[in-house]
Amino acid sequence: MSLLHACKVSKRYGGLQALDDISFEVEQGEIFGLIGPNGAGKTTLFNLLTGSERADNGHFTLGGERLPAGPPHAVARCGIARSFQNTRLFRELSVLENAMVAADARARTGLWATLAGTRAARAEEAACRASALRWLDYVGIAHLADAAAGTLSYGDQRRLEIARALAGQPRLLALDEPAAGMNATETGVLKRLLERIRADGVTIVLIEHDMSLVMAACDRIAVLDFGRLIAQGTPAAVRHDPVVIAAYLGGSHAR
Ligand SMILES: Nc1ncnc2c1ncn2[C@@H]1O[C@H](COP(=O)(O)OP(=O)(O)OP(=O)(O)O)[C@@H](O)[C@H]1O
Repeated sequence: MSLLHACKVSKRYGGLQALDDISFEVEQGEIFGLIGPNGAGKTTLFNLLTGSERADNGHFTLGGERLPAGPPHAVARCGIARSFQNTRLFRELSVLENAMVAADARARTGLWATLAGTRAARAEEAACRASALRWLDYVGIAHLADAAAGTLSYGDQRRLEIARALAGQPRLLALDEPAAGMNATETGVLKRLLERIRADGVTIVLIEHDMSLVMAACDRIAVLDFGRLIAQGTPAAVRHDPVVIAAYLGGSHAR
């Protein structure tokens, strides 16, 4: 069953067609890779999907319901969470506090109750702390709860970002280059984490340049080049597609 449907999505920046009439479907429970050379339009697609920018044409549906074009918190409420290419952590705050900020977005108590320190607010803070710790444990960094987020290794910062995204209890997790800057060991740990997240019922869309991770972790892959969808299919099919090979070899930006 398809969970996410991108329907004829286009985006232009001045004279540049960043995305041109893009349509694809992501099945419930898939790890779906979105690849392509630098500047192909991958992050733009995430920006449109998650409501931080608006498409010129087209739209997305999640579970058959049309997603709002924005703002991001309205899209998040529909069940989509995102991590960013450059982590957006509060570097001075502790790892636990970073996770609590995300878990707190789901809390119900109002600001005045929190400031007044009411019993309900205290109970909610305790629940929020416990929830944040559970997500840190889930991604394997609970032992770093008291460290300042800015002191974490790159791989651990990425895992904290994923914990923060999961705290919103999404149906679909959109990850923008989660393996960037990771060594092979960290990438292996990340792959197992992605598989666990999927096993727990969260569908994943993954932008990634690390082809060994993409090929090993993804069920299907869509390939963008200069804003167009040039191929989609299984990793084995995409890997041998001459159009894809030409796009990667032909661009001055191929990695
Ligand atoms: N706000 C913007 N204004 C103008 N051009 C933009 C803007 N955002 C992206 N672009 C351009 O749109 C194209 C697609 O960019 P995008 O960041 O989506 O590519 P990408 O596939 O994510 O690349 P990378 O792998 O390098 O992150 C690029 O040519 C980029 O320069």
